Amino acid sequence: MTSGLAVHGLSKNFGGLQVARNLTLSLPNGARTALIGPNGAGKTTFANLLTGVLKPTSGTILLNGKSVGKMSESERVRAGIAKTFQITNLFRDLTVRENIRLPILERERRTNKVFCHSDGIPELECEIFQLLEDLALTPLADKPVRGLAYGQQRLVELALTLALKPKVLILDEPAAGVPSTESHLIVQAIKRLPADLSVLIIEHDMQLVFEVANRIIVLVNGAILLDGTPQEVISNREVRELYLGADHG
Ligand SMILES: Nc1ncnc2c1ncn2[C@@H]1O[C@H](COP(=O)(O)OP(=O)(O)OP(=O)(O)O)[C@@H](O)[C@H]1O
Repeated sequence: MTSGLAVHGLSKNFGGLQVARNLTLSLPNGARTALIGPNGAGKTTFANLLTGVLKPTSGTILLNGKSVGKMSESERVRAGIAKTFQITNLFRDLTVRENIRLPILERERRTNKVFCHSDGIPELECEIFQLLEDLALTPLADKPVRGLAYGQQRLVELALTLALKPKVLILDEPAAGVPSTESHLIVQAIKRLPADLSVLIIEHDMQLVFEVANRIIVLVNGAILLDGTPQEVISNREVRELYLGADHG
């Protein structure tokens, strides 16, 4: 049995347009994999196939050896495949701590406690404390989300997703919109993610990719052009010409 996510022969057509072409790859536990490629290469489509937003035309997806093909989006989240929340899903008037509490209560099916402080559930408060610590959000814990810098809000998104205790975490453009002065917050947070988590990072910011990924998959026209180490990607002429530009490497 393969530990982590295993994708075999995954294809997706939109009418006559083939957006995922016979993709076969594995995302083992502990992997830090970046998925890169030009606009329209099919990266978001691939993420949507993993999370169940889209159904594949053909192919299989196994999580720890078990097919997730028939699972709904929410069943896949419960099974351990999670994509980062979007900032638009944060409750802007609630504090960081209150925002993080919500998915934990949801996960524990204790949403009847949403309007109480869960001081009565010490193990959950402990978990919130730990997430705040892991993401360096403790100093902001009791501030409303609306007052935070954009990069900090993206960390809260990440905390909410981690609260679901995923086995596979999909980060869809974690640095998008984050000013360069705050992007180090995202890099540090990714570096501090649990070691056994399989992380798939879809990102255009190549500096971030090279800082956090130990494997890079290059997708072009829905197919894998190259699946290798950052060094292999930098030194591949076709990748450089297609995507990175001649000045890299
Ligand atoms: N629901 C849809 N119906 C039809 N075509 C779609 C649909 N979703 C995506 N596409 C097409 O599939 C192709 C791949 O899109 P996708 O968003 O997956 O690419 P991407 O690599 O994530 O691009 P970007 O980097 O710009 O976000 C594009 O040509 C897009 O227009």
